[in-house]
Amino acid sequence: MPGIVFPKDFIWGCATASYQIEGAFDEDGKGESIWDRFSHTPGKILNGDNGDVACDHYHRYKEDIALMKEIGIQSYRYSISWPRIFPEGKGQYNEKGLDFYKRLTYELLKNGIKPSVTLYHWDLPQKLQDIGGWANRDVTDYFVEYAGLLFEKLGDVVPYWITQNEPWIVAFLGHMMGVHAPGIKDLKTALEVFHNILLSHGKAVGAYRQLNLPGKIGIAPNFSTKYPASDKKEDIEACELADGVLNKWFIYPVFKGTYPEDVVKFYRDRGAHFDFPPEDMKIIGADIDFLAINYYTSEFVKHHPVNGFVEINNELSQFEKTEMGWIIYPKGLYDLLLRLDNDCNKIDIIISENGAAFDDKIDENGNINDVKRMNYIKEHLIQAHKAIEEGVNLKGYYLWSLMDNFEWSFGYSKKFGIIHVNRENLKRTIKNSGYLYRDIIKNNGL
Ligand SMILES: N=[N+]=NCCCCNC(=O)[C@@H]1[C@H]2[C@H](O)[C@@H](O)[C@H](O)[C@@H](CO)[C@@H]12
Repeated sequence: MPGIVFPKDFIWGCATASYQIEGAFDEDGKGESIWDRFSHTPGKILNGDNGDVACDHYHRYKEDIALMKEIGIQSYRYSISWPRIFPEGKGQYNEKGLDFYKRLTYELLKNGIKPSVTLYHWDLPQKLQDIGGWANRDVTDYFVEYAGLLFEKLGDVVPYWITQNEPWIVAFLGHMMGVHAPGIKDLKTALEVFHNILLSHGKAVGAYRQLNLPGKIGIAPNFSTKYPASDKKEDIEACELADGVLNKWFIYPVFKGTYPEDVVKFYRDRGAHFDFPPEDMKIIGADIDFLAINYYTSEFVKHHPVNGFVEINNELSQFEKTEMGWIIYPKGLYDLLLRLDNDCNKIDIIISENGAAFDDKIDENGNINDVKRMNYIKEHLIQAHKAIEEGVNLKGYYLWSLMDNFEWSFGYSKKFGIIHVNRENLKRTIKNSGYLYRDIIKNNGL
């Protein structure tokens, strides 16, 4: 592979999320989150796992930052647990909870690592769920109160802010499929949740702008590139619909001020009447400084007589798959980047999550030679670099994830880390993929 060199100011990072790594679920005044409630509900999480202890990052953050430094990570994307700051979701804030994130943030800065803070990565205060959660429009204002406190306390030292992580997953896995917290199964609720999360994002961006802070603010949707399973007209139309349901459903409101008509009709035909106040769309379309994208895989799509489309990756044996059952399709990242460059007015883009779960083996010397993950990382970076050469303003890459952690409904069974975490004693071990990433960062390329 000829030497691939990224732009000199390209940002090399790693990403995690509060509920997945922190533990200390009820320590120092933290309130209950919807993921505490969900994971404590029998039958929701594989093996009955929960985030009560997770990776104990709450107590081990200095050790973890030392490992980031050893790998040479330049920026660390972490999320703040809303119920650690506001145990009741609003009102009086918890000084001890805020203090943890101050200590974490200043320890990063002391080690020359740029903080990238995600305000919401799924752990809503349970007290807010008790009043309807994201389906309750008032929660968008409580989100602004929460965001505003963090902008005030950390805004002068945190250079990158991400308002919301994956609105689509929160809305549809949490409120239509019911496989994520809070476990609701209702399409209309899912659509209201998606809209209110975008509305909360736009309101928070507005609040951030008012404070004239030195940093940059964006949002982190999840995208998958969709490909028709054949060149039959019905499959091409089905693919267009699948792309609308996932990708256009985010791009249109945030960048075009409206929801995509074909998808609105798709939902109306399924009994979910969908319209929102036009003034919301102006708030949702607030100018952002960057688009953070989470990319893992792509889907092949064919026509379905009832549902309109069906994704058929499970039938495709020609692609290698990760432990999540997702096909490994690096070109999907390239195609996505070119598409977003075109659809989102050449906005600065960072890859805020990319990575893979594999069944890592520990050898007799305690080393983890996770070759599949190393190949996944290299192949996706090659595609990212190709996109940059095509003129895409790709500014950074955050690998998911720094360490093996709580993988939502799969518990600890799926491992995405470049650092292994022993579930018995929580000992950290850098995998070969972590050493590969160290070399990539050192060389600013492959
Ligand atoms: N079929 N299929 N499709 C792939 C769809 C991927 C959707 N899941 C994500 O993006 C989640 C994101 C989350 O931020 C993080 O908290 C999760 O740990 C990672 C890994 O799961 C990813």
